[in-house]
Amino acid sequence: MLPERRVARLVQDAGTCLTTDPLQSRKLLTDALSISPYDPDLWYQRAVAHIELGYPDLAVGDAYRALLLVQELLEAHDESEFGFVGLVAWRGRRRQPKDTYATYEPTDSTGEDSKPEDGEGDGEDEAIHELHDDEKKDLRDTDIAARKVICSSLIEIGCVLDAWEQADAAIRIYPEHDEFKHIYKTADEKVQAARSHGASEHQLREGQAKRVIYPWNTFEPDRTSAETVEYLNKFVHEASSGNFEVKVTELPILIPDSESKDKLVAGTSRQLGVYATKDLPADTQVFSERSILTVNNRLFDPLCDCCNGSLDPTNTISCENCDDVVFCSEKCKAEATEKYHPALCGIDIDFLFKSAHTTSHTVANDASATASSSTPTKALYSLLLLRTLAMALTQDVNPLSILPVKYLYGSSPPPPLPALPPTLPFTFADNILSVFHILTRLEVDPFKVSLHSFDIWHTLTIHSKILGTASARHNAISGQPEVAALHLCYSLVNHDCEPCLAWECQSEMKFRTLRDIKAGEEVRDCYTDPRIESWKKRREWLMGSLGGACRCTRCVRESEADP
Ligand SMILES: C[S@@+](CC[C@H](N)C(=O)[O-])C[C@H]1O[C@@H](n2cnc3c(N)ncnc32)[C@H](O)[C@@H]1O
Repeated sequence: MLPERRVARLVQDAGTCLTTDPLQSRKLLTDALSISPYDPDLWYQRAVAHIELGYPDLAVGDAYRALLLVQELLEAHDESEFGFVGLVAWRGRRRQPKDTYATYEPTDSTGEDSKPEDGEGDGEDEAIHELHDDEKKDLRDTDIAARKVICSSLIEIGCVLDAWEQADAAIRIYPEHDEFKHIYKTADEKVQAARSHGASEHQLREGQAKRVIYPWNTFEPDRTSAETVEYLNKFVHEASSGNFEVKVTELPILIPDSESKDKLVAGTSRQLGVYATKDLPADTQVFSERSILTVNNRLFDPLCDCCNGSLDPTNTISCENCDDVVFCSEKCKAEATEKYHPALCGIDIDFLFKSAHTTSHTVANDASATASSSTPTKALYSLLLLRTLAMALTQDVNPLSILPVKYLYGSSPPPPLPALPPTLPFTFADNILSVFHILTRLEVDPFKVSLHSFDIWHTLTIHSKILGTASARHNAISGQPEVAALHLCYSLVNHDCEPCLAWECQSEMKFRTLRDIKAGEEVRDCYTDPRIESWKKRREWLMGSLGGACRCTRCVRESEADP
């Protein structure tokens, strides 16, 4: 079947099952996009399927791509990057007669279908004429529809200030469209209401997406299977010199607001935890793990780009092709060259460092007491995402299948109703705009290539894993986070506000025992600073990494004594 006919048919079938089976509709549209990634209507249609599925965050990502492509197609005659191919594919699909493509399904072997019919399938040889007025109108309609999806989805997620700005911009372009005025009014009311309750600029931009393992995510391992546990134990055994083992454990289900007792869910979720295999005396180093999934914000002393270890200024090793990075040893340089640096070599990523500096100031200021928290600030997350994508590109694998990302905890199955599902902090700037910016810098086609490896659902999945498992080290003088890292074995250790382990991360993540530990006991560290006395403050800080309000023995005890 001709590609444009196949696409037209997939789109029609996707429309037919949109409300009855939105998952299938999404699949059909993804198949259509695999064939025709520069057709803005397909991205818009998939945004609608994502709304039906209850993923407004993914809808924003698709609708945003529809917007970008509309511009590309409108400028196709100016040799835009994707516009020429997009326009040919868009015209080809629209030319398919609806009454035939929906019912006619020739087999590829007859060859009949591969002959272009009059006026179709001319592909890239087709001359690109000026767009006809009706074509311009249709593209404008897609633009309008995509903008509506972006504005209303941002409101639904809770990014009300971004929704307000997007609606404001749309009114300027389409003053005759009353719907944008309506959306603007809704967003404005929400912004004003939140401001009157003292919401900060940041809070007005941060919403909550669903924190889920997407139904189509085939990369996620069965974390609690005997096979996975056995596989992980090889790494844990090595990192802990046989002191620890991974086991399946039951953890209480945590929900965002556990202050009102009637909302507490009695259930537990099956997860992994780390246990002592032998008696371990107090004040002993019992674990050491190296990772190359590390980042530093280049703000303070220069650190090794690969392991984040400190550098001997008289003996640093740099990359021959770019002077942006330095390594502490030939070993680190070789590992960087093999695993991630080629994708980043010579690429200007200063915009991420700038953002890391600005944002880390804000976060550090309102939480100076957490200088020894193990939770990185959001600013370092984009850098971890960048390193993950660079590893995937250099190694030519899907980012969700690289180590340690594949085995990092990101989300649990949703708790039974009426409890709310876990959520993921979401901002338009970090989770959509910055991702497209990163992809562009990495020279990844944000339509064709990103569809199967770097789509918004991939990056949100990575984001949830980073949020759940990343560690951070803070500068001793300023208290600001300067490095962050993802470690496979470290990530398997659960949290307690009265931990039996203390972590320390230089070029390696190390654990020291804080007291005697008995063989068979679960070992836990503290994901925030255990010196924070207020249980409310600790809970607030732990919300992102735990995915809900902490219910460890100390938090429950202190919250009952001083509610
Ligand atoms: C760094 S991972 C820890 C390992 C994880 N249990 C696993 O299966 O890989 C963090 C996640 O573990 C769970 N978790 C850790 N400590 C917990 C605790 N004290 N209570 C409930 N859940 C906890 C939360 O779901 C959190 O998001």
